[in-house]
Amino acid sequence: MDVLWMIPLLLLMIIPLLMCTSSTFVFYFKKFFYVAWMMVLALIAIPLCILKSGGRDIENMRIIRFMVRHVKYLLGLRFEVSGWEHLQTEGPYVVISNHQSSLDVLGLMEILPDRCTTIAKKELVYAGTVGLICWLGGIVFINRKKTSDAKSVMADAAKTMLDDQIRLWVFPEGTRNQNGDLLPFKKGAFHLAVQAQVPIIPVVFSSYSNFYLRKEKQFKSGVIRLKILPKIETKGMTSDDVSSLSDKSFDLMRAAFLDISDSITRSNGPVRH
Ligand SMILES: CCCCCCCCCCCCCCCC(=O)SCCNC(=O)CCNC(=O)[C@H](O)C(C)(C)COP(=O)(O)OP(=O)(O)OC[C@H]1O[C@@H](n2cnc3c(N)ncnc32)[C@H](O)[C@@H]1OP(=O)(O)O
Ligand SMILES: CCCCCCCC/C=C\CCCCCCCC(=O)OC[C@@H](O)COP(=O)(O)O
Repeated sequence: MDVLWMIPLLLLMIIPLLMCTSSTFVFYFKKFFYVAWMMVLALIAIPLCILKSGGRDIENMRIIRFMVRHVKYLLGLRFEVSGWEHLQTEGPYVVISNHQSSLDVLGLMEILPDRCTTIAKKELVYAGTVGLICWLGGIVFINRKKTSDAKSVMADAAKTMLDDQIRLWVFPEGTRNQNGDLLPFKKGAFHLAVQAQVPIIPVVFSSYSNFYLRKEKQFKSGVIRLKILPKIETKGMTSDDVSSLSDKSFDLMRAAFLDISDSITRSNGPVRH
């Protein structure tokens, strides 16, 4: 029994020591802590959401947003947001942003407008308590391997957006990417906006390469710039305009990404390609 009590005590001494001496330990510790803490937060949020809304409801995103807001401090991250005024748009719209890591959830919750949920890969629904909280928050799950299924889910989503006055956040790169640039955009987000005839609001996260390096196993403290760009109207557009709309959005976001990342990385070495 006495020995058992010593274990947490020993851990309390060893963990800070390792945190000070090994950046690889910090990397794994922060990653593990992030996932574990989000799981715990989701576990707490589940009954709150069920009590408030009785089940799957976009209003649950308010609870989820509130619960996640402090996590940045625990990981030593800070957000610098610009362009808040562009989110002051009435009614439904599609938010599009670049996608570097699951850490993007922190930035998303930093600026998530009311009545806004996201589109996510269907595998996320199996992620334990996080999966359940995503479902309760009204997240729209798509099967990326079956384009026809994904298209029909998104066509339904376009209708729901208008019927229920909902905003949707889509990651048009379609996967996580940390190559120091944006991946070519998939078309779903743009079809969605055109079908619903709602504006697109592009949001850009600066490169994480000044604090989070997967290959080098580094996860330092850092600043993330979040730039909200002016909305792009889609009124009157048809599916024929989707490609040019996607290209235009890509060019605007890429320029903003290089701009805000450059001003961070200039003092921390170049963006990695
Ligand atoms: C309290 C504790 C909290 C805990 C914590 C909570 C966390 C709470 C936040 C969670 C946050 C999660 C974040 C998850 C983030 C991800 O899961 S990212 C991955 C999932 N998301 C996406 O993939 C979205 C982007 N992908 C797309 O939009 C893709 O277009 C689709 C719909 C999947 C289709 O993919 P695809 O077939 O590979 O790609 P694509 O080349 O775009 O399309 C092929 C053809 O179909 C056409 N097409 C595409 N879409 C359509 C459409 N909708 N209609 C008609 N035609 C279409 C295209 O135009 C194209 O035709 P052509 O132009 O070549 O003739
Ligand atoms: C039963 C246990 C399963 C454990 C799974 C752990 C789940 C993660 C838990 C906590 C992290 C909180 C944030 C969750 C939301 C992150 C969603 C995300 O970033 O999904 C990746 C997806 O965008 C693209 O996937 P790929 O890059 O194509 O792959």
